Order: sequence, then C-alpha cells, then structure tokens
Amino acid sequence: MSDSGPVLSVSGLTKIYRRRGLRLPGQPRPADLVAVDSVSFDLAAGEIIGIAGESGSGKSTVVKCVARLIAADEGEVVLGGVNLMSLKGSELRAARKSLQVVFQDPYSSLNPRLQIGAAIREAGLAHGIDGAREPRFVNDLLDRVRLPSSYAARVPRDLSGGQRQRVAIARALAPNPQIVIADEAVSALDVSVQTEIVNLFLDLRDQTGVSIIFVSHQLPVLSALADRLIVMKSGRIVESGETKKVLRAPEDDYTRALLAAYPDPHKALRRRGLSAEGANDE
Ligand SMILES: Nc1ncnc2c1ncn2[C@@H]1O[C@H](COP(=O)(O)OP(=O)(O)OP(=O)(O)O)[C@@H](O)[C@H]1O
Repeated sequence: MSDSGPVLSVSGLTKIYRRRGLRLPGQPRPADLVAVDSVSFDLAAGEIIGIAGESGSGKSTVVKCVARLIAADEGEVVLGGVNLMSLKGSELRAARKSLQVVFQDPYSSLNPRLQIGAAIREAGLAHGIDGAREPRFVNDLLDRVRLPSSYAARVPRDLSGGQRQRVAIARALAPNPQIVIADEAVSALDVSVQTEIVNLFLDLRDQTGVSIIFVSHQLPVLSALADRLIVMKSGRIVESGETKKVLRAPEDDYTRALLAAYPDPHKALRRRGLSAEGANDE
C-alpha cells in the first residue's frame, strides 16, 4: 500500500431509487427506496476492499455509482483528484479507463460471435491503448489471466464459466486500470473455480499493484481476498476494518449474524485451498 493517499475516495454516496408507475386507487404511493445511504470509504493503491452484506443491502448499487454506471443522488467519488460525479462525455470516458468493472455473468458481457482475441483487443482499442492491435497485446493479457494464447481464436461458447471470467478480467485489465471493481465475480462459479479466480485476483494485485473493490455475499471469499472489509446493511455501512479483525471480533450484531452462516470462515477457506494471509494465520 502507498503512503501517498488514497487512489479512490468515496464520501457521502447516496442513491435513491424513485418508485414510479401508476398508483392504484386507494393505495398509498410506493415509497422511494434509499438503496445507498451516506456511504464513505477510501481505497489505497494495491489494496483490496471487500464489500459484504446480504442480498439487497446495496453492495451492487454502491459499485455501480462508483463506476458511474448509474448516477448517484449525492456524494463524491474522487479518483486522481477528480470528482467523477462532475464528469460528462469524453472526460467521463477517459476516467473510466482507470476504473474497470467485472460482473457476475461473463457470458452476457461477452459478444458470443466475437473471438476471444478480438474481444480483448476491442477493450484496449475502446480506450485508445497504444499497441492494442499488436498480437502481443492479446497474448500478454491472456498470459496474465493464465489462458493459453491459442484461446485467442476461440469464441465464448468454447470456454467454461471460469475461463470466460478470465477473459472478462483480461478485458478489464486491457486499459491498464488503477482500480478493478468485481461485482459478485465468482458467485456463479463452482467452488474450485472460485478458488482459482480468487488466487488470480491476488496475483494480479501483487504483480501490478492494481486496487480492487470486490463485492460478494460470500464471506469466505472475502476473507481470502480482502485486506479490508466493509459490511453493508440496508444501504449503510454497519462495520468496516481490517478483514481479519472484523471476522474474528465483529462489533456489529449484523456482522455476527452474517458470520453465523459460516461457523468458521477461515476453516472454510482452508478446505478451498486458499492460502491468503488471515486464512491460515490462526
Ligand atoms: N434499478 C433499480 N430500481 C429500483 N430498485 C432497485 C434497483 N436496483 C436495485 N434496487 C433495489 O435496491 C436495493 C439494493 O440493491 P442492490 O442490488 O444494490 O443490493 P445488493 O446488496 O447488491 O444485493 P444483490 O446481491 O441481491 O444484488 C434492493 O432493495 C434492490 O431491490
């Protein structure tokens, strides 16, 4: 981690989903939903932050607002000294180069007809990366996500779920971002494949110094991966801190309840063969 201040600083982030549509006679107007309520956190260079919480707690909405995929109602997201909330058009596109997102379902995010090599090249070209047309560009990225270069000629249906997620990660890395946001990026995968992808994220952080925000409802996954943990409930942060500390001595009842689903998240990790610090250090 660097001493030079956060790479990303989120403060007072608030998102309200307005309930539109017809009001039925005699029925009250459905209330607006405050999906994210005054969320603040910093992300350091090379840090991995995990965002935990049950379904509907607002995790995805936070990261969608941070990546400016949806507009927040209030708050600031400062990246490289610039508040992303104030950017539009070409400035916003330029900022997005630094902040890439990997989603849960790699199949829907990949064009089924496009060969893997072309899909990776396209991600580089979309951000004006020099050399993106060179074969080496695609080969290097395939290598970083540990896929053989021969996969460049395949199409998504030829790949397993885990391999497709590796391609999605390669596309996210194509513009050489400072931050990768992974939104439930391993949730749809088998446990053994989850382990491989979690280890890949850890290696990528170690090799490139990229910062990662990793959203998951699976505490064992976050235990293996995250330096720091943010626990969300009903749109608010109820607890945050060093992952090991939060999981070993949770201060909030809600965190304790989440943990109760995993009698021993560290043991669960050892079963998965994950070797991150905190998983084995008991
Ligand atoms: N586009 C939308 N319009 C209206 N309400 C929404 C929309 N997207 C999410 N919500 C609601 O906002 C709340 C937070 O949803 P969000 O998806 O951020 O939670 P989450 O913690 O990521 O849960 P999950 O893992 O199930 O997606 C939920 O009550 C959800 O139903």
